[in-house]
Amino acid sequence: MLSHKSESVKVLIRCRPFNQKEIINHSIKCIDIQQLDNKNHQCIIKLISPKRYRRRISRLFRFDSFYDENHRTEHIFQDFVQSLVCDVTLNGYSGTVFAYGQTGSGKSWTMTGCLCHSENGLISNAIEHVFHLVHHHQSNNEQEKEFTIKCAYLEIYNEELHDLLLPRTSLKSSSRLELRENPRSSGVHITNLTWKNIYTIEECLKLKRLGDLARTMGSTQMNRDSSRSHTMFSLSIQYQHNSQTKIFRQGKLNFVDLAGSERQIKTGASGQQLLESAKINLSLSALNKVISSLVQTNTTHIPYRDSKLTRLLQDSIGGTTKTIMIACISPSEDNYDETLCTLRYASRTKNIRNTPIINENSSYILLQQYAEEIERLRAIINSSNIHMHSLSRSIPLNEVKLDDQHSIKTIRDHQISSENSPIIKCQRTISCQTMSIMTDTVISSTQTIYDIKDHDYKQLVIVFDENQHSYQFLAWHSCEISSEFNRQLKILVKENKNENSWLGTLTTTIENKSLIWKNHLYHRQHQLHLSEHTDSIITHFKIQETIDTVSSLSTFSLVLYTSSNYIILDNLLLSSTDKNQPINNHFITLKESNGIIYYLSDMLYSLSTNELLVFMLDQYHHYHLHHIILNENCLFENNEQIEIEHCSCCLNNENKSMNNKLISCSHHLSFINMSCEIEQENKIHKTNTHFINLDNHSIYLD
Ligand SMILES: Nc1ncnc2c1ncn2[C@@H]1O[C@H](COP(=O)(O)OP(=O)(O)OP(=O)(O)O)[C@@H](O)[C@H]1O
Repeated sequence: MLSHKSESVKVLIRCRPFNQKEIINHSIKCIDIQQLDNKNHQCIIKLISPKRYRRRISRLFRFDSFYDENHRTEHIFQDFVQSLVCDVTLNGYSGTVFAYGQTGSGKSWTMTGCLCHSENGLISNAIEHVFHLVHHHQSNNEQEKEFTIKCAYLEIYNEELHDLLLPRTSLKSSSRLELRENPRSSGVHITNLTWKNIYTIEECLKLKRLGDLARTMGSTQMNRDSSRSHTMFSLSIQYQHNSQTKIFRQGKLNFVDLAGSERQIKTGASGQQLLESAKINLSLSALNKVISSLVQTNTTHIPYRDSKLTRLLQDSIGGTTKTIMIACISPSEDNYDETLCTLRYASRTKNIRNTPIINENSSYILLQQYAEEIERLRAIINSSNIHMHSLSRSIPLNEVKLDDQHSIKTIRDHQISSENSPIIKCQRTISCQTMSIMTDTVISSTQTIYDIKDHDYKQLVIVFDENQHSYQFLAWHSCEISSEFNRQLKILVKENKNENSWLGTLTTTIENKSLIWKNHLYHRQHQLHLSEHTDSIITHFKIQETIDTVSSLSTFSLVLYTSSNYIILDNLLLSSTDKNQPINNHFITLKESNGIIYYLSDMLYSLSTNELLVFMLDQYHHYHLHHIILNENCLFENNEQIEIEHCSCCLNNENKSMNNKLISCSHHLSFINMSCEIEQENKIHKTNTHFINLDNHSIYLD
């Protein structure tokens, strides 16, 4: 680490325009600019107490700059933030920009901007500039330089830290983060915080928007969209020069949008909001104490540990970070007290001196990287434990433990809980086969196969690896397991692409370790005895169609693949005129086309049609299972088109068959958009749009 000279925290004042209420009330302006020295970024502003006060006082404050309603956020960015972004991206400094001010004074407006007013916030300006700088460097023949850009987003809500880039679940506790002291720096370390690698501006903005959606907001009398938490959006830019010198730098840029200080009387807070408000004010007063202690020359103890906020900002205030404070104020006399308070706060902050350092080639950074890597690997090991656990309970067919009630239940329970979606490690999985499954009890000897009721429908998914060496796992979807299940399992078989009819039943038996293939159309039965030998493990099956060129008749065979061989069972004739279509299933495979992001997704509708089971294959060859509940909300985004490898799907609704065809699909990191045409009685009835956010396990239906 190279040490640098100390410098004071830069403090800018931003005064928002009068709001509607203030205009109606003919509010009087209490703030005025006294002197502005653009060259040295120095300004003096005057605050005048309102008439209603017995003594009218004018107070003068000196800051680095002042922005009023005539300025846009872009001006702040160009004057101050742009050079900070440059220092962080190219020189390895850490930088923090934080917005402070009373509720409704324009902090979020400054940080995040407002799409409806085409006002970009500082964060999006900074993201664009980081990418601009990186591209500029890379295109300037500096191939040896390698940049890695990551982002993270968190909030402090009621004195708890939450990861805003984690899937949103009903339980806030699942995203809770811990702060740890960093023994080698003046900052803190946040364990398990999600750092997402980002490759494009759009990707990063999308993650920011996702985080914004997850942020805790509320409506108060002072602000319709009031932030009820403090947030920190961070960008990490790692830079490596692969020449002989092997320079490594890591810059970090934080944007902190503080929740507004607020008075209960003005905001009208009660109940939960009052509690939130108390926590907000408590952490802001802890920040105030830290600032006061830092500027008092005789203080040795700085009370950083008094709140999560002060611990988080420890390195930004009095530490090794280049820091800019944007104090947001209202122009109106009505808010005079709050404005005075903010200006005093800001004025004190201006006296704080930080000692920015370049984070370069330091053993600490390397150690930190190793620590992060260890944490990542630990997470993988943990998830593989789950996988081992689940797999150890999903058993090859020849061992006839398929009907082990406990094992099936274990997998089913995992599936049903969207919060605890299992990650099933499935090396080189390339495809999936779907079948429909029925327990022995459902099909009695007197029932015909078409008597099966909708609610009896079950699905079985078999995943196998590309070399067909092993049976990966069995997954059940919305399956009620009967007690008879222990004895026998029957699997109704149907070809994926052909929804015409059931082809037959596969039955496993415990007693004689056999597999029976029964063709329902011709009442033929084949019995295959499975040996104990592992070679006989059935990896998957396929229905093979052969067309006789002379008679134009299709014949179908059932091909059972084992780990070393395959067995073709007798030809079957499939009736194409069969109108009885008991239940349809569907099978969708989505495959990313440009080779950067690797997701393979298979989706299965449940019977209730408001649930989806999504299978994803990520770049680490982890197979993810997500149980998704559809909700009423509608959100649709246009993303890049991706290749659709295979798709055909059907829904069964009151015994009427509907073909649901996927007509377009796009994919962007964690989103899948699908448009579906529903075909009924040979007519296309409506187009459905599904927006699936894979990270958040949620789906929006149009
Ligand atoms: N510079 C500005 N120009 C125009 N309108 C502004 C500006 N700043 C704020 N506003 C208006 O004030 C409203 C409140 O701003 P904002 O939500 O950013 O406040 P905040 O300080 O983040 O409040 P809270 O602490 O309650 O979250 C905005 O919805 C917007 O209408």
